[in-house]
Amino acid sequence: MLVTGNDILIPAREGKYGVGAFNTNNMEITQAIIHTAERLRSPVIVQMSEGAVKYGGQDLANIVIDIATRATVPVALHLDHGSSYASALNAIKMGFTSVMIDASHHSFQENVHETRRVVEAAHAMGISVEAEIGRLGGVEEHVVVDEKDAFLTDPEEAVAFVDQTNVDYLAIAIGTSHGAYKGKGRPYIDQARIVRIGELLGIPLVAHGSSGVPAEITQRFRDSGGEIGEAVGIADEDLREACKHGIAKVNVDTDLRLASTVGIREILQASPKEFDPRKIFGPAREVMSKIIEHKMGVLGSVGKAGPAPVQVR
Ligand SMILES: O=C(CO)COP(=O)(O)O
Ligand SMILES: O=C[C@H](O)COP(=O)(O)O
Ligand SMILES: [Zn+2]
Ligand SMILES: [Zn+2]
Repeated sequence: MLVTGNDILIPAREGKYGVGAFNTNNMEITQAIIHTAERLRSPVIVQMSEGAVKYGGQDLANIVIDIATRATVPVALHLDHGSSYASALNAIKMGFTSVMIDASHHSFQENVHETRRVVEAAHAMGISVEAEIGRLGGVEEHVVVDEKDAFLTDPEEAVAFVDQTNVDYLAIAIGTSHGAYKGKGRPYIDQARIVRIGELLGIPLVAHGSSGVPAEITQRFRDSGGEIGEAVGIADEDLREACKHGIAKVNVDTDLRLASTVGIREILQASPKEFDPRKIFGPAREVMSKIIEHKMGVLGSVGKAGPAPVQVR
């Protein structure tokens, strides 16, 4: 069923588990996300970036909405990193049930101003809103506290931001970063900061940049002819811990990009005569499904959608 972000994230926050928010760009990615959620009885968020809106537009949004509507687990369609009021409202017009307004690179006051405008309009239409405060980007473990404070989310500022905007869920900078290169060794996650913000704020918190970049996948990427450097993601244990203290929405894009490319590379390499698209995109969908299944296990969302309804006809 298609629901709002709040419908999924408020129970997650209360139940101390995380829900994966996976980026989609085509039918196979969307199927991998929602069909895996259905199989594991997990709520899930499917998100489209502005790039995905440009690439797939209403066609892609309709694929998500259709599969979500027929699913028996809660699914939300979310705009990832909306950059303006117009972009957020356009997504709502397209049928999105959750939107992000990301004005985190502006001043605090401007971020408040932009977020508030979106919240007012979205709430009038029953749609929930995510905003962001702080600067995303990896942190080295040895960096002194003062330096961390410069870009990681300040707990007091987060409280003031939520008070002034009435936003539904908040993305915080805690050490995660976008992409396949999140640092050297195990990326440092500021768990104490999550705990503090989680104590001060009752709303669901959002972790961007949460791909795990599993070594098995990067190795298969290399083995099938791909080129990738010292790719590192967020450790499962760090995400599990974060979800106990308020992180309820966990954003994952890079892992599905890697998984789909690995699936395609392996089949093209193993079967040079193959040109049936179903035999090429199908295996990619399988590799993505395994990654999604693993992530849902780590976050603790498996089974949280309740038992499957009994089919009567
Ligand atoms: O935060 C993300 C989308 O908003 C995706 O993060 P990853 O690059 O770690 O997958
Ligand atoms: O956080 C950003 C997501 O990974 C989406 O990336 P994109 O804008 O290339 O679609
Ligand atoms: Zn951002
Ligand atoms: Zn992001």
